[in-house]
Parts: sequence; C-alpha cells; structure tokens
Amino acid sequence: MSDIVYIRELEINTVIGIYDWERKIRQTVSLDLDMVTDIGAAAAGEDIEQTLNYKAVSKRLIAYIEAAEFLLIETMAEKVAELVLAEFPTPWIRLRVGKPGAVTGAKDVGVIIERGERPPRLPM
Ligand SMILES: Nc1nc2c(c(=O)[nH]1)N=C([C@H](O)[C@@H](O)CO)CN2
Repeated sequence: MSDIVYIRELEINTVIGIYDWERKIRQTVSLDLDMVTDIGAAAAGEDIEQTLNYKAVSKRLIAYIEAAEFLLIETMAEKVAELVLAEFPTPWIRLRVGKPGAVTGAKDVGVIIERGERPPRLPM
C-alpha cells in the first residue's frame, strides 16, 4: 500500500542566498514534505516505532538546515531529499522548499522536487 506521511509549512531560519547581504543574515525557509510509507503496521499496533515519525523528521531537518549555509534553494532541496531518503524509512519524497519574502510582490517562491522510487498509486 502507498500511504503518505506529510509535514506542512515547517519554517526554519538559515543562511540562504546568492547576494553578499544574504550571507550576513538569517532568512526563513518553509518546507512541505510528502513521504511514502505503509501505515498499516503502525495503525494495527498503535506503535510509534512502526511509523515514519514526522516529529523525528522535523527535528532532524531543523538541526540540519539551521546549521547549513546554502546559496541556492535548489541545493537545499536536493540535500534535504537525499537526507530523508537515506535516514528515514521512505522510498519516495515530494519536497517543496519556499523562500517567502524573497521577491517583492510575491507571497512565496521556491522549488518542488520528487526523488526516489515513485509508487504506482499515491493518495491525492
Ligand atoms: N531558482 C532560484 N532563483 C533564485 C534563487 C534561488 O535560490 N533559486 N535565489 C535568489 C536570491 O538569493 C534571492 O532569493 C534574493 O532575494 C534569486 N533567484
């Protein structure tokens, strides 16, 4: 079965950007994650150890991104997707990295990527 554990609008402060002034400040990035899993065992046993733990993923990404100093959000997105696929029990991730406030007049800008083995059927 292809189920999804998701995280929405995880906001993290970091050094991000290509301009000199951006290297001297911290800005907020906003992440959405959709991670494929099978929730069956966790649901049957009510066992947190059987889950793809969204709290554990969030804490790991907060620590990683707060310490990072990427130039581009593209690089951040690739590295975050790599980390999640390597460290957590999911074969596929869809990730949005937004940089709200980066463009005057736009509420948000960013990238959306999918990485890993895409299952045949995904929930909407
Ligand atoms: N596709 C991208 N475009 C831009 C990026 C980026 O990371 N990816 N970054 C910038 C600047 O850092 C901008 O955010 C400063 O306001 C411009 N375009």
